[in-house]
Amino acid sequence: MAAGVPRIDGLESLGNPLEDAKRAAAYRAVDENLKFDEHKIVGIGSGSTVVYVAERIGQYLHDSEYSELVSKFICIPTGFQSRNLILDNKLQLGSIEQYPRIDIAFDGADEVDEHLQLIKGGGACLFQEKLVSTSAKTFIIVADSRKKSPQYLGKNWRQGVPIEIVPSAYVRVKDDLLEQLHADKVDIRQGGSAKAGPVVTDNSNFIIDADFGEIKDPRALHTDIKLLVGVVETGLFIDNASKAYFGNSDGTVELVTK
Ligand SMILES: O=C[C@H](O)[C@H](O)[C@H](O)COP(=O)(O)O
Repeated sequence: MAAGVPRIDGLESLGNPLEDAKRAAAYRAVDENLKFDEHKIVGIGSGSTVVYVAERIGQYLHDSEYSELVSKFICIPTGFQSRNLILDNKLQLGSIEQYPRIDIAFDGADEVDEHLQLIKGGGACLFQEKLVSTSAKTFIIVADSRKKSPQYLGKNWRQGVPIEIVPSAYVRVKDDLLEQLHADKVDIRQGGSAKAGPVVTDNSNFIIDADFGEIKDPRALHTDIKLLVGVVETGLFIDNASKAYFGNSDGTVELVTK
């Protein structure tokens, strides 16, 4: 390990077991997958786990051995929060329009099954996340171990599949999800105490959370939802991730590969 980059095995606890787990997964994922002389365009996802991915890459920026290469990395965000993570860690920001081919992308997930199919969008960032992750040659998931599904998607993540929709279509999509696709429950995501009315995404759309119980065939469900008029994208990420790092609070990490 280069001087200036903290060793993973010597890290002090953050005083919060869940944060320790997220950091362990993210740091391991960066250390084992980011190839400094090969990867130039790096996707940075959204959520609370990927914060530690940006932090780790930022640590390499301050190390003399890697500094020059890392300062040339172009980081592609998946939304407003992600953009700020890139800037806060003094990394170089680029856009997907400028760099539509990404070498490697890192992101969190809400649930991951054994085939590395994912539910994402718990933080309402799914459309840009899917744009970035499907534009990446390699897509790596970082998560704490709660995100690992015992079998089918929908088992641990009970909030429903996040679906980004065009606002004017919300009644129609809601009806179609219930009547045509037999969702058990469909909610327009609300801002809660932070905002009266629905959550508005970084793309000025709404999010629907549609509960289908345990999802035995995520690809088929994704396709069916995607065909509804008004749907922009679903939070089912199919055959996209190649590795998932699941962190535990003791600093150990489980790696699942395809
Ligand atoms: O919309 C949000 C994203 O899909 C996040 O990557 C996902 O919700 C996981 O977030 P976290 O790392 O905070 O659990």
